[in-house]
Amino acid sequence: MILQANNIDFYYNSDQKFKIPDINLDAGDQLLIIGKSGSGKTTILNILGGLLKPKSGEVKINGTSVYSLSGATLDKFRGKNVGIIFQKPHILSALNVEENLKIANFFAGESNRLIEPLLKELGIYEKRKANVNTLSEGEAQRVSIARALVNNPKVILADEPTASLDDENADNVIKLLQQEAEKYKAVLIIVTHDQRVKDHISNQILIGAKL
Ligand SMILES: Nc1ncnc2c1ncn2[C@@H]1O[C@H](COP(=O)(O)OP(=O)(O)OP(=O)(O)O)[C@@H](O)[C@H]1O
Repeated sequence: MILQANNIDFYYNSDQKFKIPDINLDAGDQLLIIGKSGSGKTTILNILGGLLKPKSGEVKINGTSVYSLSGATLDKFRGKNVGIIFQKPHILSALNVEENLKIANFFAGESNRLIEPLLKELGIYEKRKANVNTLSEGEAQRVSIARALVNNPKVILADEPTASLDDENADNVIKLLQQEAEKYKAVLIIVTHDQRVKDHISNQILIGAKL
């Protein structure tokens, strides 16, 4: 199993507890987590991705109990093993496209070998020297995807990746994520309230019920 999350409990305030189902996924598995706005989708993604420690339960990635790590060790583990595509593209505007990918490699102690193939696969190779402020929203989204994948992570997590995209681009982004996850044999989890994504991934869980 590449990703195991079992018996997870979490709350910000004890009167609002999240009900988080067990999630156990093998290399190449894909999962859609669907839920309304405010149901806790981003919260779950952060817990699975090593960004938010649950109150109880365990998250294991490739056999390592993520929250047994802390500080710089956890940061490095996350950088190497988890690729996160945030709702709003998290790319650094002071750096060009290629530099954004290089810095992600650098922090994970990885080589730059995937930069060129990823830029080509995602159709942004021509933009590699571009200032990220000059990119269209769809291009910026693809740079975010490239950055999430550049360390060849075991787990890819995408938070509402289609929220701001039109139908055609939404379709393309989901297909790209699936294609890349398959190619690199990573687990892919997409959280969304976007009904358009539902047809693409049959393995689905619905969240929202609060205890
Ligand atoms: N840091 C925090 N402190 C307290 N409450 C929080 C915090 N972050 C989120 N919440 C609350 O937890 C609930 C779930 O938030 P979360 O962002 O996980 O939902 P979501 O399903 O991703 O929503 P959306 O689809 O609108 O992004 C919301 O009621 C939110 O207000």
